[in-house]
Amino acid sequence: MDDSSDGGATAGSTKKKSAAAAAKGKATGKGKAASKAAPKSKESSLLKQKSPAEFFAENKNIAGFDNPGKSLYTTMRELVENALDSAESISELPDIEITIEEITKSKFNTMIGLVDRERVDEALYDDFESSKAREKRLAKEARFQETQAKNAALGKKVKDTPAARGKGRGEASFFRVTCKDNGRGMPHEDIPNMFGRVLSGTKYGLRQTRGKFGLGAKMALIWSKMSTGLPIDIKSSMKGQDYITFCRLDIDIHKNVPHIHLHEKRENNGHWHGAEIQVIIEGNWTTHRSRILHYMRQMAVITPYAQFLFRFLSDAAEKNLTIKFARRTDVMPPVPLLTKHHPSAVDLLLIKRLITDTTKPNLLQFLQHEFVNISKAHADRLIGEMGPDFNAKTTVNSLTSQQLVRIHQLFRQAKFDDPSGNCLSPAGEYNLRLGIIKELHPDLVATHASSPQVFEGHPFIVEAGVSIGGKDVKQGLNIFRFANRIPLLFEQGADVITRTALKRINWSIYKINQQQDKIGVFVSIVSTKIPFKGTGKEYIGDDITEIADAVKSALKQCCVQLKSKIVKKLQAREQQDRKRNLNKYIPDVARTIMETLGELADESPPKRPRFDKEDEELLEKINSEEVTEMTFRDCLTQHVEQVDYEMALEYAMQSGVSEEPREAIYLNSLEGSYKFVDFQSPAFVFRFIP
Ligand SMILES: Nc1ncnc2c1ncn2[C@@H]1O[C@H](COP(=O)(O)OP(=O)(O)OP(=O)(O)O)[C@@H](O)[C@H]1O
Repeated sequence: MDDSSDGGATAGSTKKKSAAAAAKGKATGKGKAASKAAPKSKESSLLKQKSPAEFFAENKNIAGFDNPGKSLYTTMRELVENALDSAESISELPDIEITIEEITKSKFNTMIGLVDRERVDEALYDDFESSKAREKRLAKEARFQETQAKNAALGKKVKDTPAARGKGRGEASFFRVTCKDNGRGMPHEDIPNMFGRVLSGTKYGLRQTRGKFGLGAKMALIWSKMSTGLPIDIKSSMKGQDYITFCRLDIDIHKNVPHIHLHEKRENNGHWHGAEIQVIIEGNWTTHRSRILHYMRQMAVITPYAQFLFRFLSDAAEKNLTIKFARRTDVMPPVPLLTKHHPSAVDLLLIKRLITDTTKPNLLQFLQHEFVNISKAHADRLIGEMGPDFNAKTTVNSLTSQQLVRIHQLFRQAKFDDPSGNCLSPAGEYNLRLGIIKELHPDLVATHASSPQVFEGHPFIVEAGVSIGGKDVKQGLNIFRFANRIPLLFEQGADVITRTALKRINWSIYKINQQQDKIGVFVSIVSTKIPFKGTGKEYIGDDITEIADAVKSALKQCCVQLKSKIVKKLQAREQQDRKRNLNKYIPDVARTIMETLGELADESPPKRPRFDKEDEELLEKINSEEVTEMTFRDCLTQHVEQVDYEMALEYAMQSGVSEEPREAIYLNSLEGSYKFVDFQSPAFVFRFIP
């Protein structure tokens, strides 16, 4: 249709065009002359529409599908996040299996019924290598291997062999990505739209969820359609259903509707509930392997109550990988609650939509029940303030556009209490701390959870953790970002958390060396609306003062806690150093005293006593060897001990008994087995066996 209107500027579109030209003429006041202008009328025929599916297919980078490697990563994370949302929505401890299976080109060709074909004209291909270039490359590889062998023999680090790269795009790699969960499952009838219609989902309400846009799963399908042409497979059953839905579909990009290949019910003998989604896409494991594994590791940190089984399967056995991220706790954060809009956060359109959807007939009830923080008395006062055209009994459907503007204006200017934030479900300091200890094994860790705060009428909570030292932690800042309990791995530089940690915290005043210490910075933000930049959910911009301030304050709180621990450690070390230094000088000092006193004792006794009685006695004892160099050594050692003990005592008195060393301990359960209970701390584990 678009094409025909492009080319055929005559019959069918003439009416439309002249109407448009007339409208334009009216608007600009140029009348007839303008409507005659040929180029303008041609311009209007260029008008086209695009379906949301087409738009996202053409701009897939804004949804995190920039290239094959990133698309593999994003597909996997979209499926995992849906799986977690689903299990948590029914308060089920998530049990999630993710498999990425590499499919060789010939296997892929067999799958789609394409016969493999040998290359005939080699020089036609982008990765063609002349014999001279091949010789050069092989020589280089041999040299590299020689160096590696030498390094290995010397016990030095051995690098991976660099992958031989063609100069062009090279051969595509295909992967089957499967994600299986034990969640809510999906209603049979809704599945085609959930996966085959862009911008459709169940998470548009005002609730803290990982998903929000109704886009992720569809983008995986669009990418599969673009790169392999294959449909998506969905298997799902809801709790108590005696059947499992099997659905295979792809998407009609132009119409933005599902194109169903199979949609049927099969028996559910095992009472299974959950979903299993499978999609075959082009990807790049080599470039995005570490990102995928990082994502899984960080997801395990922020979701210690979930169990993840991650598998990478390939025909090359040495590439195969199975990682189990075991459940570390059975304590799940509370299910986030659906909340209502805050009056300060609604616009005109939203007010109109709420009026269309409401079951409340009059203005008073509408205000009282469709918004948070408007009580009956408050609603009455607001209506009074709106003017004589409004009263409590005004039916909402009769409100004119002007009246809606009045309501909107009042909402913007009136004072409302902030939303309470009890609809949110933060990870919890316990889970955050547990995750940090489990992953980094730090020497010190401090955590802090902010009280709920507000940004544009949406409540948010910031939780932060700062750790010092640990395993596999590089020197400097190691930043871990989470939003609605999703790890954020890309666009680190522009993110509010990174910028705050790098620019707004003066680490040195907390006795933390930003360059040399191994610092772990963890920040998790939850909200009913995370202001992500873009639909790829990769970072939160640094332009929202409320969030930037809350992140800074939470990190500072952690630093304050750490400072007191660091100062204590430093004092203890200084004390040890002082004692060691004093002890080091004892032999020299004892010898010198002994020599001096020995010389005095050797002198013939003077006629008049030079010393008092005590000193004379000492000299006598030196002469009789009752006091020796060893005596001085012993006395000095005892004195150093005594001074050290007194100082330690004084310090303990000053800091008070409550400041005595304390360690946080954690209660963990062992997955699947409840025969005993572990109390864990970084220093020890107590196991209770009933
Ligand atoms: N594993 C699953 N279990 C249950 N429901 C699912 C699952 N995967 C997807 N869904 C349903 O399909 C809908 C669409 O998913 P999709 O990933 O496209 O968007 P979303 O998760 O709502 O938002 P976003 O684009 O921000 O991820 C979801 O809202 C959810 O209702």
